[in-house]
Amino acid sequence: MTAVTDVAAQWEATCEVLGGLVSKDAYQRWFRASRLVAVEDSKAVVAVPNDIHQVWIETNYMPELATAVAETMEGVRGVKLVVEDKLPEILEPVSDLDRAVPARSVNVASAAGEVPFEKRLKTSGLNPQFTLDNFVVGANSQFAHAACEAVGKRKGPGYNPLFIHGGSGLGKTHLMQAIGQAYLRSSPTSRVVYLTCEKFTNEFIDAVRKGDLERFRKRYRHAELMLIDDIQFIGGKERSQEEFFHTFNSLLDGRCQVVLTSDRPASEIKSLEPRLVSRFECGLTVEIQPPVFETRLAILQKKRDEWKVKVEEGIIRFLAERIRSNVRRLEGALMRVATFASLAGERVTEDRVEHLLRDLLREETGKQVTVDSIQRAVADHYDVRLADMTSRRRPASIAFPRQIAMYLSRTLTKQSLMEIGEAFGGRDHGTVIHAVKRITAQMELDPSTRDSIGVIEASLRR
Ligand SMILES: Nc1ncnc2c1ncn2[C@@H]1O[C@H](COP(=O)(O)OP(=O)(O)OP(=O)(O)O)[C@@H](O)[C@H]1O
Repeated sequence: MTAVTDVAAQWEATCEVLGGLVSKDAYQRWFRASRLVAVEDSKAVVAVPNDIHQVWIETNYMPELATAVAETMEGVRGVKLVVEDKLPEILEPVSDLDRAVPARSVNVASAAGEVPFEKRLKTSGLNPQFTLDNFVVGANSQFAHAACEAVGKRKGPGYNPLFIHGGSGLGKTHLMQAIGQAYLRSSPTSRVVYLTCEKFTNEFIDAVRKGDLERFRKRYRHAELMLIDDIQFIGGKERSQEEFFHTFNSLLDGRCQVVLTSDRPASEIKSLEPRLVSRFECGLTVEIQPPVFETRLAILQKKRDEWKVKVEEGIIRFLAERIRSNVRRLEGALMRVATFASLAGERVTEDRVEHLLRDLLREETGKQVTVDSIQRAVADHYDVRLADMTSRRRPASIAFPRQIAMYLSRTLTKQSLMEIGEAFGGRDHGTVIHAVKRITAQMELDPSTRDSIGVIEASLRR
């Protein structure tokens, strides 16, 4: 992650453009308290005050924000929103890991006495929100949770390495971070390091480039607990695997506990050296599976209480029934519904939720909606030629359906503004933004536009 040097000036320029794209009210309400913190993977990392801002901006203003960023920040494509409290320590390097002090020689008295626990968590790369206690255990995760508890609380035999695998959004990072936190609680002076595999490989490449491998090695070879997230990303990266193999051996030789997560079993990671596969499998492997209905319900109820949001029990059950594959999606759905309820001030019905979460719900059912299928469905509905979706013709009887198709492409697919413009006869992203705004406004004013869009969406899902 690169810290932007003159962030304030850069952000001011972006906000100036943004101010021209959204209403004054919207700007004041949603963007005034945001700030640019860094650029990561060609994306602007923008901090917002809380989850509500994050969800609201993501749902309603992402195209405008992305356009303002693209116009004012060279080489930056896209935006990542991060809630202030959850900001990783991007602007504050993990300074005390740089000192090559062997883990077991840390001065216990001074370290434990002087450094607050929160600070220790941060230095280790841990997020205080992920604890063993606030992880809802179900049959899908019972074994994984028990293993993590044993490692975190240092009970039982050393499961080394502990390898946790399972699908996306099922709680692997949560459990891994919870191990780190439990470990630090039981032994506050221990050297705990959490990092993603991507960070490991990037730092390794950087160290090779700068001829500074020694420092890199010292940084990671003296941990007592090493937590590496998303290890599957090391697949196919030969030199990083070589380095990781040595790091791994030296950590295990030095009796460091290693925990790894992956979205698949070690043996299924593509282009992973056999010696690493067997190293990863030589400890304990645990799997997290998707939760069943009762567990999904319990997770939602817990999140509702934690976030102190008001969502009726019937809607919670509706979400638990409909969103089955991914806990992150469950959380996102709950947050969206709660945000809507608090801002709209009206009772949230199942129909409302169905509309509000249509993208999420569609992903759950797995039906693929493409720009092409949208263009066909819209042309069919309005009885215009498919060729008119891409033509330059402008009579309202053609321009309006075309704008509806752009609006649906924006809301129902993951295509960028540019890709959508391109698919509509090489139009630019501004035309797509204009279409989205116009149709959104029209839907507010005109029930028949809303109905037509509902009918087209239903036809796309069949
Ligand atoms: N059983 C659970 N109880 C409470 N919260 C959970 C549970 N499972 C997942 N979550 C929450 O769901 C979100 C996603 O979890 P997490 O990031 O740990 O998933 P992951 O498996 O690491 O996903 P990925 O592979 O995409 O990185 C987090 O906010 C986490 O707190």
